[in-house]
Amino acid sequence: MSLVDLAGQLQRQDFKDIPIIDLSNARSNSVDARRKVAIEVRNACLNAGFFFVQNHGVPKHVVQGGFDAAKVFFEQDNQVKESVDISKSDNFRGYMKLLSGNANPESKGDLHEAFNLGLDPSLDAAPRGHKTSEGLSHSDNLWPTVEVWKGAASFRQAVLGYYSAVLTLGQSLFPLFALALDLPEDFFADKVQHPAAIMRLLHYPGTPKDRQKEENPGIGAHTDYECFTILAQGGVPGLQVMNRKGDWIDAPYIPDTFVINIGDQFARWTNDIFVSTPHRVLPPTQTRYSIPFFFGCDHDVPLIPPPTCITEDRPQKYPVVTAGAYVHSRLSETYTVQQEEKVA
Ligand SMILES: O=C(O)CCC(=O)C(=O)O
Ligand SMILES: [Fe+2]
Repeated sequence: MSLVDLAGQLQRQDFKDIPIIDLSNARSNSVDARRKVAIEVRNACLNAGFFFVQNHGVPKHVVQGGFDAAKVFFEQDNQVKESVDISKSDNFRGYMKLLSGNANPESKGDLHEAFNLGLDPSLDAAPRGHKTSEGLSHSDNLWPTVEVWKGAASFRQAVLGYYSAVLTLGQSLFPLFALALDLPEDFFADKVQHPAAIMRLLHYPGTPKDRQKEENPGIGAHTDYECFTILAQGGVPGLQVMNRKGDWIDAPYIPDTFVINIGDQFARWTNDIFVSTPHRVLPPTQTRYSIPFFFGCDHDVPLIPPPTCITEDRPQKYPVVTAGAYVHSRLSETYTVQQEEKVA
């Protein structure tokens, strides 16, 4: 069956749970073994748009280091947090306080605080420079200094250690996505050298049930903007995924796994063969940490659907834009909504 026909079939089927995919064989020398993993990835990307990965190669202590760093950062007083406030960045980097974001524009503030960073110049062997006409581009991150916080250096080291390991995991998934799309395994290799990967440390304070309000979700229903998201849940579950009936399915906490979900950039790039599925987090009753890593391709890559994603019956749906311009416009929409709400 052709990829497009299979997509038609799987996109009509509902899902009740999220598949778990073992990535051990993604690193196998046997192409048949790699293909088997890619078939599981393909079924997940065409159906739920979500899957867990286990045996992903990111060491446990690196993940723990990321969560420990998040916990100590969010425990700091406002002076430390404000020293890296997002208002000091022209590129969505830095600290966002509680209720300052709305993943769903209908909400009145999401009940989480965040620290955002992008590909740090110190991790990029050949940085492509700062803002370009493509819109979103690379820039320095906002790091607290040791003058304001004596833990600043170890925070930075742990966060970058996590970022770098998850970046490598993200790059290693592209050959699987390529096989899943019936493309040569190296199809994406030259398109993910300087990825537009934004990572966020998220802290959802515990909120007793009787104080929860619908207009303040943990993170409101939304889809992600980039190719895919690699999410670590720090022990307390909370993520929910919408199935086709409109029911919310729990994405449980499964130790030593990441949740991967397709974002809008990949859906657009693949002519909606891959599905980008709405998800949310309700306010948890216990303190919750999570670390989403949004993996986009290089900013200057035009999102031209690969030939396997187009047929006579399924012509190209969207005009071609570059990846950077696309993500920048989506981020700007979200941020404009917030600014208008502040003024109102
Ligand atoms: O915290 C989570 O589990 C999900 C976060 C999320 O969906 C996002 O940041 O886009
Ligand atoms: Fe998300």
